[in-house]
Amino acid sequence: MTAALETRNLTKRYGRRTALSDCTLTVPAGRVVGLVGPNGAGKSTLLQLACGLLTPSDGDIRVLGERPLGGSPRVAFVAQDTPVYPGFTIAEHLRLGARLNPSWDAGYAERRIAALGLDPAQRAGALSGGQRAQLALTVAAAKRPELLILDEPVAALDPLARRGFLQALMELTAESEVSVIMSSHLIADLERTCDHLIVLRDSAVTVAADVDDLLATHHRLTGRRQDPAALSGGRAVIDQRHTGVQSTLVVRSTAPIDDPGWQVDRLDLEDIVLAYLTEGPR
Ligand SMILES: Nc1ncnc2c1ncn2[C@@H]1O[C@H](COP(=O)(O)OP(=O)(O)OP(=O)(O)O)[C@@H](O)[C@H]1O
Repeated sequence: MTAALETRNLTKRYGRRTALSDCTLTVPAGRVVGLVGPNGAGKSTLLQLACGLLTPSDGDIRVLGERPLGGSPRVAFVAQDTPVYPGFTIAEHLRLGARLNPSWDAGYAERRIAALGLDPAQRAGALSGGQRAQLALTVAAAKRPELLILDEPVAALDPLARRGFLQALMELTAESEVSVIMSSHLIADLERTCDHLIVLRDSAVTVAADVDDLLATHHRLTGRRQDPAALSGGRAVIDQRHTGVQSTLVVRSTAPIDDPGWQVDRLDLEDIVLAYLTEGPR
């Protein structure tokens, strides 16, 4: 099956600043992918390269097997702050979508607007942040894209609006084959919504894996202070903290850890991401 996104040594420089460095990854099709990383890590740059809004400085990027082109009907993009046309009504947004997109699903768009309880005659400029995000998602989804790219779509929304948006996204992925790549700083949301995760740090890919694999293979180990080098082979120490008497490690291991010297606890996705973002001895 063709990958939704494939990059080889992808690099993007803005002048002397490197926003993305030597990035190699494969995102399988049909997944809902979360993209996380600190401010400035290169998330928006990667997403804009995937949409064809930017061109690589070096390396290669393929989206659905092709070099990305701005305006491809196979890809829909919702940029940060979910932009809409403030002077246009909701109905005008849908008419514009129909005019611009050969695969426009008018029935879907109208059903969603009705289900959201929105008045088609209302101007987009008068919508709340949550309603605007829902309109942007409706327009993107009604294109019936093969890949939907969302750049921090819920960042400005209150918890209720965020839940509504993510619910709509989950319904969309349940009823269609669309692949999704979504950046967010809200890892708990990604844990509920995504089945694959990419962590960017310092312009590079630190981790790219299925969420189930990440949850199954990462553990917190707590025990008396000791050198993590004493851990048996096949275990990677992602993060370590030490007090005078105690060591706490985040470890990646495919084999079970049954060493009685360690208390072993499960980690949630946020713990795992934070370990990769702060990785290094302390
Ligand atoms: N148009 C630009 N010109 C110059 N530098 C840029 C430009 N766009 C981004 N950068 C720089 O590239 C780096 C990566 O930026 P990018 O917006 O991709 O990060 P991000 O992970 O999306 O950050 P955030 O979480 O804050 O949205 C940053 O150092 C940023 O300052």
